Amino acid sequence: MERKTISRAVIKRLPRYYRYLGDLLESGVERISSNELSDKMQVTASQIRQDLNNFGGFGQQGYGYNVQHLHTEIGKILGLDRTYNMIILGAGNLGQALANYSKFARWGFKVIGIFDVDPELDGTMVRDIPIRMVSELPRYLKENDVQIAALTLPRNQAKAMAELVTANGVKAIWNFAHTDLKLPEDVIVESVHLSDSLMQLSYNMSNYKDKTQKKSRTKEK
Ligand SMILES: NC(=O)c1ccc[n+]([C@@H]2O[C@H](COP(=O)([O-])OP(=O)(O)OC[C@H]3O[C@@H](n4cnc5c(N)ncnc54)[C@H](O)[C@@H]3O)[C@@H](O)[C@H]2O)c1
Repeated sequence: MERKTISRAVIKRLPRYYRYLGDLLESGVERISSNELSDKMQVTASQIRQDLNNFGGFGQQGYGYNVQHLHTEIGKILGLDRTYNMIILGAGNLGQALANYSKFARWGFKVIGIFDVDPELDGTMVRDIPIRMVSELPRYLKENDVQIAALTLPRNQAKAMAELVTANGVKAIWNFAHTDLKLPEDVIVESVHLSDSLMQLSYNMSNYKDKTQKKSRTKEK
């Protein structure tokens, strides 16, 4: 099937569809209508139909969606039909928390190495992975097929470390350091800022307060 260009907004919603469908599969649900999916996900049924039509629909009139099929197809679109080897650079609070989260492997993201510069951490095990020193990194990258490097190190180290791993063949950076990275065009960078989500939460809270205040003022009149 020839694929048309999909908007970034649709792509951003796909992981959520994927998660919900995965949960449905786990609870033994084999098919679902767009209305049922809409109730569960709090997204309009027409939005769901529109989103999924981008990929040829996957739905059948009067039947709804085959959950397994839809889950597999969205997984393919998201590139989850393969596995990725990932290393973590910076074995502090965040780096170790990521390494300890076993579910990434279920989605195909396998943490195979963790690196730091602190000699006190050398050889410490995080799950079944030993923390190695950054000095071993170039050799490690020659001997292991690594697709993704997660940066959980101080921001002033991010650029140099990103350049080091990309010069050694890594083509994707999952960047948690609060800095924008300019890397060669063929390197994919995805930056994560938990604080953005927290600010969104605070915006929604203040907005909600404004709304309820407005409502009570109208009632008083
Ligand atoms: N994006 C987000 O949402 C988010 C959330 C929390 C923290 N952070 C950022 O993530 C980073 C890590 O946070 P943390 O709380 O785990 O800090 P931390 O101090 O606990 O850990 C940082 C680790 O990086 C190591 N390190 C320093 N230079 C290095 C290098 N060149 N190569 C490899 N390792 C190196 C340090 O020795 C330390 O172990 C910080 O930059 C922080 O601002 C981002």
